[in-house]
Amino acid sequence: MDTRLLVEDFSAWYGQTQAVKNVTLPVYASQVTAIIGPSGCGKSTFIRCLNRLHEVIPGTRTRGRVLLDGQNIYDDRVDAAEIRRRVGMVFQKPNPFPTMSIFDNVAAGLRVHGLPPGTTAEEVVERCLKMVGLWDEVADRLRDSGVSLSGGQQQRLCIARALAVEPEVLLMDEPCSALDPVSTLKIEELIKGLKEKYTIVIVTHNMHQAARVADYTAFFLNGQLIEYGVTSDIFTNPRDQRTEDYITGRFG
Ligand SMILES: Nc1ncnc2c1ncn2[C@@H]1O[C@H](COP(=O)(O)OP(=O)(O)OP(=O)(O)O)[C@@H](O)[C@H]1O
Repeated sequence: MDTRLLVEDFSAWYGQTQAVKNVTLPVYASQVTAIIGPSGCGKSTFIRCLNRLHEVIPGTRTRGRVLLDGQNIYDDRVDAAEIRRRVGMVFQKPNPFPTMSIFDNVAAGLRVHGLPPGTTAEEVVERCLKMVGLWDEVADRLRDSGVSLSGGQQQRLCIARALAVEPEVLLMDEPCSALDPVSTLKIEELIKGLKEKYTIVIVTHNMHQAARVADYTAFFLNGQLIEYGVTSDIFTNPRDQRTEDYITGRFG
């Protein structure tokens, strides 16, 4: 299996607080990798390091390497904006640009990164809205505000926005935690469909969700990677007592 991202001995800090501790982890191409663990264990910090978003917070620092297709994204010569195009992100709370229409929300990144050669913004917007299963619901009101949609639709809009700039990797930080069960199921089905084309890393509080959508699962505790493996192994046959205690609900 191809390794899309390889995290090597990676640590991250907020001031003196070390939130990620010496993590080494592969992320395989066209697979879904879930990051699980109790609140405060460093899940969000970790995935924000995978597209250099951690460093936008003042006072933070990192150490270690993250190889994207073999290239260290933390090399001095690397353009962080280009990394954030190649490694897109979807957040916990749907965050469409509030003053923009549905169309402009999806097209927003194209203004920064440019249109793929030989395409129009209309084509890209339609293709991405179809990919997230939103086209039929919004085709006749593309000029309406993005925030006029339901929460679940807004989250799919944000995924379409991330896909418009043709990323290789999609990071999802608890993408369903603000959604109802039906919208959650739609996003989970979407994730399963998208993984053919994209590599997905999802942070989730919900172990059932990890079991449903992820091929690989990484369990974090206190900033450390405790255990990583094929999802079914992590849930049915964990090697570490702490993983077992967490997945059986003894803490967290
Ligand atoms: N902006 C920040 N400034 C200072 N410390 C922070 C900041 N964000 C997170 N931390 C600290 O870093 C550690 C890891 O937090 P992080 O948000 O990555 O954990 P998490 O596993 O994603 O938690 P949750 O599941 O509650 O979102 C915690 O100790 C947290 O208090």
